[in-house]
Amino acid sequence: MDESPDEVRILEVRVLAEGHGVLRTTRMQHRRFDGTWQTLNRETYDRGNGCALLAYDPVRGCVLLVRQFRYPAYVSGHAAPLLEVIAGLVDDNPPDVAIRKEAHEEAGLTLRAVRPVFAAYMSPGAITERLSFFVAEYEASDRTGAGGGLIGEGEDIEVVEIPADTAIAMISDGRIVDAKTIMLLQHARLSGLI
Ligand SMILES: Nc1nc2c(ncn2[C@@H]2O[C@H](COP(=O)(O)OP(=O)(O)O[C@H]3O[C@H](CO)[C@@H](O)[C@H](O)[C@@H]3O)[C@@H](O)[C@H]2O)c(=O)[nH]1
Ligand SMILES: [Mg+2]
Repeated sequence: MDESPDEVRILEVRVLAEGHGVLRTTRMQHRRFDGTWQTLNRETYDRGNGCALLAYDPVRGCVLLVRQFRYPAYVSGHAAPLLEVIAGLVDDNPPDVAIRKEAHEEAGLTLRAVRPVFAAYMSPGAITERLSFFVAEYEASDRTGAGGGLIGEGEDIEVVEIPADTAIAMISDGRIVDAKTIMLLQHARLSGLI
């Protein structure tokens, strides 16, 4: 449910840093549940919205994931490359168009039918990103390109196919630690897709 604009009054927005994303601080008044007004300062990091997709092969019983080095995870204690579902920023595209582009760039995958499953704010206290989640069946012959990501953007991506049962087990034993990947694998298992 969207909050009524009457609940929030923006007083001042300041850009603290403008790089790959934009870090802003906003001074605002917010009406509390009891009706009184409170003045708040809140920082937001805006990198745009994103899309993520679990590709699964029901015949071979596997899922297709990508491995890549993630510096923010590295500085937070996870040195190994992260195993993730295909994902990226939507830029100016609708999420269903953006996810097809990402699937091709990252995994060399030409997707057929793509199904939206849910959307989520992944870190709503600080990051503005709304992530749109998808699932898609694929088969070996849909891997029409090499994938690997865009070298110009510094991407270095390895494509891996993993048995679905193994991928689920890797959540429990800590080998999969990426939230969007855990969410999509658990969704697929709960829905009987994998
Ligand atoms: N120059 C520069 N390049 C960056 C920076 N951060 C990322 N990049 C490059 O920009 C690429 C963007 O690739 P995408 O596939 O579009 O995004 P992503 O990194 O996979 O992930 C983003 O989308 C996910 C889902 O939407 C998000 O979950 C994730 O947090 C992130 O925002 C990255 O792979 C990386 O090479 C940065 O600070 N500076
Ligand atoms: Mg990506």
